[in-house]
Amino acid sequence: SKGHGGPPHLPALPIIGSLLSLRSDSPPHILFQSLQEKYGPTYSLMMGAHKLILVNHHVHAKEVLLKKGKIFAGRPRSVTTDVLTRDGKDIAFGDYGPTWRFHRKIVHGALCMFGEGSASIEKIVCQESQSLCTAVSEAALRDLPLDLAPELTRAVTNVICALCFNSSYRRGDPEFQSMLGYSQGIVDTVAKDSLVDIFPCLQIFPNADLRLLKDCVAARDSLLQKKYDEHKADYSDHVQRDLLDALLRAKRSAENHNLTEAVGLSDDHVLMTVGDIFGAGVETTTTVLKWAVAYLIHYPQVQKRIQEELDSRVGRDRTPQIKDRGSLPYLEATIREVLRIRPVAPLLIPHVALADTSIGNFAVSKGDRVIINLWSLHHDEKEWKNPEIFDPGRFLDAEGSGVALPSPSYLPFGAGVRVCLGESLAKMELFLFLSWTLQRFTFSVPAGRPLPSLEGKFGVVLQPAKYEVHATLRAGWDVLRFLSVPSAV
Ligand code: HEM
Repeated sequence: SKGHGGPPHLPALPIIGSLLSLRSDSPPHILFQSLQEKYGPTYSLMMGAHKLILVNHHVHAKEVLLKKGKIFAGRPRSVTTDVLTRDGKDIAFGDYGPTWRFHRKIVHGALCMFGEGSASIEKIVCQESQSLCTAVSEAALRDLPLDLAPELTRAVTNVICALCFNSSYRRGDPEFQSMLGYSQGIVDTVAKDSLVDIFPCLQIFPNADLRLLKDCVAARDSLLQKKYDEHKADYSDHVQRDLLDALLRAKRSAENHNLTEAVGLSDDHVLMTVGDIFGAGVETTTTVLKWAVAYLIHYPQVQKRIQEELDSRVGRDRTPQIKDRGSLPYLEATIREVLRIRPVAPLLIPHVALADTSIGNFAVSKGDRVIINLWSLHHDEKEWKNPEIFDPGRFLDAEGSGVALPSPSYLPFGAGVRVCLGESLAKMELFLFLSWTLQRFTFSVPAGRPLPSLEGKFGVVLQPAKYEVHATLRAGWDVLRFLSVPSAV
């Protein structure tokens, strides 16, 4: 049925909304994809008191994100996100407005600042790649199965730490271990389909999840506060070491002009912006790397072709650099294919209509929430031949010598005003971490173990199940050579 010119909608009951129609064993992105058969690519449902519009086709997705990006630039508020972001004082869940714009600009500036000079992001990522390779080589030389996840998390976390605090962690550092603990707690609890978010009144009966979330957020905040206090103590107007310095500089300048509240530069805002970069930058990139290795183990011929490309274009006398990207199209195509087949944010972050508007011919009311089902876009059979088959070749041009975009139904980082702020950093990390490790190692499944599951567990991000790898040093990469090849950056 269509109500008041809006999209077709699922049945809904007072208070519980459409919950009865959403009972399913499938994760939300797959359930929402399958509901298209009955309701069409754009339809709506009720989640408690909130109307949700589900968009499963790229034409309507681009209308929401690009053509009407500013109208759909709102974010929903919930009990969980309010706990996480001190009532939306961050970027990802902050209201669309001057404060959000200002903080995006400062983060963007800090990312650009690292583009050049001795502390360039590329240099930081290469240092972490070297450290990752050392950890993998230890397991390879002892012929032991390895859980890559903690090593990948440390590498990615250290890049974000360098960007935010100008610091990094060694393996086993207690502060890093506690960071891992609370991050996992936040990911687990935010991910749970917490009833608190559907029925906010339940917060007066705090449930165990909400308590755990609050404990983890308190641990995160005390670490952020410590770093913030250290930065305040040795801050200088003349040196900008990292994102915290950039935020402090903006804050001091706003204070001098009595503008702190006007531009949203309270201590809470500064801390939540930094917290956001950790929240959005670590789990996402690490998860893509885990998916990439899982697929390379399933498809050894793809891994071999990447290694042949690396051998012929980079060789073994130097390490890969960002400028090699253009000459390694098959690796680039593989990264694109991983981001297509297992999008880490299959439902993006929900958007909210800030005014009465429309999607296609359907009326949309101010306050309606819009979910872009990226999973549907990336698995649309009209756009992608055999979408469940992992085939990096689909992203190569006709000659096979360059990368191409074969369909407009591809938005792994979103698009428009709310597009991912870390897209270029993430792409650089994916390229360098994968090229460094694949130059030296071949990954396979340890003897007697099953292949990694490719199913994925839906949560804050779509994660692969835990798996171990068997890493082998490639021919010609004996230990001496391994240690002696200098980083080219
Ligand atoms: C491969 C890794 C990554 C993927 C696939 C990814 C993807 C996304 C997606 C799909 C969104 C939501 C867009 C929307 O709601 O329309 C997003 C938002 C965001 N991402 Fe990423 N991201 C990645 C890495 C990063 C990194 C490294 C950072 C930080 C440096 C970052 C910072 C953010 C922020 C701050 C937002 C919120 C933007 C806003 O609401 O204005 N992301 N990302």
